[in-house]
Amino acid sequence: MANSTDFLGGLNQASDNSSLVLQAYFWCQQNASIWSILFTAFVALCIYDQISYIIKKGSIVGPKFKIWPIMGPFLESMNPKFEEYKAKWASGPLSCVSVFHKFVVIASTRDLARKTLNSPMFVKPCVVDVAIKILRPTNWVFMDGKDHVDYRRSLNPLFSRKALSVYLPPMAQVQNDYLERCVKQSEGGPTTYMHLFREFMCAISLRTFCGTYITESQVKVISDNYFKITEAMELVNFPIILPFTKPWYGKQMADMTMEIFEKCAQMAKDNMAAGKEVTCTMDAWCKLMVESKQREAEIGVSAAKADKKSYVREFTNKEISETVFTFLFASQDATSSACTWLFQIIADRPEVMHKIREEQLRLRNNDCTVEADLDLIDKMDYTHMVVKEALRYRPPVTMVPYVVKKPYPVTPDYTVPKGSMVIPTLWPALHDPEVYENPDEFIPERWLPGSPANQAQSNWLVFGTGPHVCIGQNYVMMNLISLMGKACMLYDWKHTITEKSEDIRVFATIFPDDDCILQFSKREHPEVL
Ligand code: HEM
Repeated sequence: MANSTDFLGGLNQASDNSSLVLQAYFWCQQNASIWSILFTAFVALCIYDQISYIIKKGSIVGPKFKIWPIMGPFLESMNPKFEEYKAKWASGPLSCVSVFHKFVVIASTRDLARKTLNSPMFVKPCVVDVAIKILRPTNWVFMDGKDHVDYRRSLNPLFSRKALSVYLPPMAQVQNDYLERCVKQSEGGPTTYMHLFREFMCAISLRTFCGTYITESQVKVISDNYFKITEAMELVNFPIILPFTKPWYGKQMADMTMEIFEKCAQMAKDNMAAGKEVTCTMDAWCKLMVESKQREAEIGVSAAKADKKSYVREFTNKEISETVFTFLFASQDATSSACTWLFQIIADRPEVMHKIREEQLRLRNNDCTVEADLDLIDKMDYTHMVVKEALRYRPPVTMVPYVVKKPYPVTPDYTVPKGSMVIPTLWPALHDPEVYENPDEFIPERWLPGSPANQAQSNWLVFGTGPHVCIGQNYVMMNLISLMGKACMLYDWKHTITEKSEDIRVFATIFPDDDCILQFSKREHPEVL
């Protein structure tokens, strides 16, 4: 500023014309100082960001400093490549990356992944920022500790064996309809099936969760448009919901779906109050509420509440709709991924298809019209091994992001700082060569009773572990085993192998990069092997 005052003094006798020059100079001086302040602030921020990164990184594997100031490898994470993830997992048991203000630690070994999933004192599940707006802050998935345990206790019976046996017949009906649609879609020759499989799995979930309270046209709208919700929740997305952006479309879809679910919840409540039969998840939930109310009347409120195992409090329609929406959300991408890989893997291995067919016919005494019940599904040992191996070989969920609540001593030498993200990684445990010989080969027989794979329970992380372990895992197995058994018995399908078929595309979960090109036909004599 001293310089500019001297300069102004020298210009006191300047003409009118030259006062314009003076104004321009003064403008530049002022703005230059704004720019220099901004520049200095930016440099200070970059230095702070680099130092903070280096301190947080400590001894673990990761870039020595952030090559791109502040934003880090943001652009790479916009379009994540599976091979890059694999390289990261292989780089060390603990590795790190920092994108904008987020410091992320990746736990890649089986034991570190398990430890993290079992450390609710230090970590809790985390979702992308926009998810809180889409799933709503009141949603149970954002609960932690005792609140979460108590809420989940009410939900566990919805996936009991008794409940699953109720869900099976409507599920079989949707499977039958969509397998016919698979044949229809093939009329013009081989096409991609990934999208149809996503719709298929969505329709199964909606029927299972909402029964016939949800109409055909509502099922169609939701399953046709569900991908908008997945897109809105991509790892890297704009955290503010601006009109016509992916999060905006996702939120519209989510709100519309939850509105439908709220109405379904009321219908389920009415039916259960009227003593009707349980037909779907919402019914099962409302029935538990009715029974708890009845017990309250019989033995008193506090005595009824004391029986924590069976007591279920009154849930509002909004709570039911938000919770059932999380079931759809948790199930949709993962089950679609599993279904797509299963159809591809089985088509590429005719001997596997043949063995499933043989088992299905044998268990039904060659009567293809028999619909499977739970007892029959329990006997499908080979089909079970195929599904289990597909989930190991191509685990739909490869990483589960958690956030650190308080400094988390993940190893004796390294503590993950509070506020960081820590990501237990499931793929390496499921491809551990010490447990699964030739881990990159698809070998259903590795799951024979007593085998090393079967004994290594702690490697089986497909559904996570600990307090947040997947609530729907038995339901998933029931769906996939019954579906693949029936598909092999009644249909033929061929896979058009392309150079991208085995490449993995990351879209929330994992899919074949060519979207799985298949051609279906109906078997004319399904009773013949
Ligand atoms: C192949 C299909 C599926 C896979 C691979 C899968 C996998 C997972 C994984 C890895 C987790 C995180 C566990 C953890 O943090 O330890 C999870 C959580 C969850 N899953 Fe699944 N899942 C599948 C299908 C389903 C289905 C069909 C449903 C619902 C019917 C469901 C409902 C949930 C819920 C509600 C949670 C959160 C539980 C909690 O926070 O307490 N999932 N799942």
